[in-house]
Amino acid sequence: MFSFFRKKTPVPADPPAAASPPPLSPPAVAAPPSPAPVPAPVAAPAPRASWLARLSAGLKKTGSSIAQVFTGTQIDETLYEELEAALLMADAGVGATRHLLEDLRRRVKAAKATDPAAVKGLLIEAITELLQPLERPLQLGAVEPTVLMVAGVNGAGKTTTIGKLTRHLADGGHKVLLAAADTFRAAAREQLAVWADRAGAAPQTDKLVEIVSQESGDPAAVCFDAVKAGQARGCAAVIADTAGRLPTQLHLMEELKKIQRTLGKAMDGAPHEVLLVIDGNTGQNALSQVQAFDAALGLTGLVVTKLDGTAKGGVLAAIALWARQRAAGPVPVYFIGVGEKLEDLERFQAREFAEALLQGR
Ligand SMILES: Nc1nc2c(ncn2[C@@H]2O[C@H](COP(=O)(O)OP(=O)(O)OP(=O)(O)O)[C@@H](O)[C@H]2O)c(=O)[nH]1
Repeated sequence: MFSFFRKKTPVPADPPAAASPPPLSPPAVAAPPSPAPVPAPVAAPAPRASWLARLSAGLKKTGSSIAQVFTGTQIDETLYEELEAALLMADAGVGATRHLLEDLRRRVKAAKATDPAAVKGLLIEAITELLQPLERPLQLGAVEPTVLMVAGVNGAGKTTTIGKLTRHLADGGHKVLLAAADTFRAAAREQLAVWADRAGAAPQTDKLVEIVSQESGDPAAVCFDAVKAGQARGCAAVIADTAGRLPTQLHLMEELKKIQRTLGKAMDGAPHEVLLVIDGNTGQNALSQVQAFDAALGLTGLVVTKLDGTAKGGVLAAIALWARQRAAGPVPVYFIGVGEKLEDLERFQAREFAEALLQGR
């Protein structure tokens, strides 16, 4: 089994944009032998600090209004009212906002907190506890190839995320086969090929990334071929990039289900991961997407993109509250995307996210 860990060295990637913040320490892939339990992810101190700074900067738009609430000197009803408004503005949703406020009042009482700064610390605890069940690393390699199917609405960041994941896998020496299952849009196939090239661009990752695509035709057939090719070529992972679609486009959702079934026919147990990529900017809409895609496919994980510069980072709290009642248990957020470059993908960690969320001022 292998799971995604932080890398010790930065990935040689695209040239950074002129005004972009310092690069994150990206997640990396390690390969602890099965069946030993996968050790807890280890963080190298220096890269962690820069990553946190980056996440904080990214979530500043969300955090500033929440952090603002704690600049006063008193803990009174006004503080709670302002906090309620700030959480709703951050798209935490009515349910999660109510949950957090009730939890916070309990904590304030128990801790006998007397100043707003202490309340802010308690809110970080409350958010961390709510988000904790979403924190679980993506583990691959129990079977070879591990087949991942990636879905989401148009423009959510599927292809970009696949490019980032592929780079991390290839950097770890794992062979990856990409299935371009958007057979109708030539640009989508080309985009995936560009990411595949970039992901395999470093000398040590050369030839580790291949792509199966087909002009027009049946996306399920492309996926079937990709799994068979992945098996024949000894790939560690096969990743199917599906075309963007809205959950209301029922025929396209049926197509997605067919892809899922076909992957299962190509290999027992496949797809081993069904990932939904959601755009963090879409706020409450992202929750509706998670619910709808989950009902259709039974999701095994989420990737939340574009958390750099969003005012709606609170939606993770709404997803966490929903996940509590999910019959199959909470669906983990494996990664968060905080930029457009290959290294801008991080493993989701509840406490860090909660802290970053409240750091904005
Ligand atoms: N700022 C930012 N932009 C991102 C992130 N992830 C993806 N993007 C950008 O979002 C846009 C859409 O990304 P794609 O990867 O093409 O999205 P997609 O879901 O594959 O799109 P379709 O195939 O059209 O459905 C691109 O401009 C990406 O660069 C992120 O974490 N942060």
